[in-house]
Amino acid sequence: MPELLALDNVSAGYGESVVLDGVSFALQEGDSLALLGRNGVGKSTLLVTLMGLTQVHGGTIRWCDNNIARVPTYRRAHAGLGWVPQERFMFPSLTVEEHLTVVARPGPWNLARLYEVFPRLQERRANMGNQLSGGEQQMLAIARALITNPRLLLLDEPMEGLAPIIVQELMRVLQRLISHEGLSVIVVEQHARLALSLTRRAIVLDRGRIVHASSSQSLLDDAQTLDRLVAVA
Ligand SMILES: Nc1ncnc2c1ncn2[C@@H]1O[C@H](COP(=O)(O)OP(=O)(O)OP(=O)(O)O)[C@@H](O)[C@H]1O
Repeated sequence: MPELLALDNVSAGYGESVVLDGVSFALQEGDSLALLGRNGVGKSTLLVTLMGLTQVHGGTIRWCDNNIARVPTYRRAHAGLGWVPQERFMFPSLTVEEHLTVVARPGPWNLARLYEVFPRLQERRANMGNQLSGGEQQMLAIARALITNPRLLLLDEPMEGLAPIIVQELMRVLQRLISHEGLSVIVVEQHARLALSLTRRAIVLDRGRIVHASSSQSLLDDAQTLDRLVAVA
């Protein structure tokens, strides 16, 4: 299968400071990757680097065989990179439905299909962005990325700050998207076991470098290594 995304020796950061140091990995269409590591090791920086929001100091980022290391963010989004940022960024003056319709692009993900996956969003379709619970905001953030019909979805800490029952609900949805719908994803998550149970492969970062790469299942099965690498609470 052709590679969707391939990073080769990527170094990137903010201005002169280098956060990612020689990062290389590849992802095929339909594949799913957990991106793990302790706080501050560069996980979010890797996602924003894929979106073109950092300074790339070296290396190549190939997307569908084109080097996009210098391509602006809006063109990456048009080329099929969908990003769900940690901050969610809801607009208080837009309804749920408007959040979705203003960014919709043609493809298999449309309003009807998203409402079927996220019935809560259909119930809240007329609510404003600031009238939603944290879980509803996260669902809307994911739906808003999906309705752009991305080829790869980047999820930055989707479970952060959510009540356990909402985490369960979101896990069921993500499981469906990844396992049954074959969505390609990279999931950054502090709750390492949740991310590993969703994905096929895993990489662990430490101080901007990849220190572990394996199947998600083998890391799940090796509690000692997992705890050493990510210090799971
Ligand atoms: N906008 C920014 N400008 C300058 N430095 C930043 C910026 N964002 C992050 N950093 C720095 O980059 C390093 C990596 O941060 P990053 O947020 O990528 O880590 P992370 O692994 O996602 O951690 P967390 O789980 O805490 O979000 C940290 O030292 C952080 O202070």
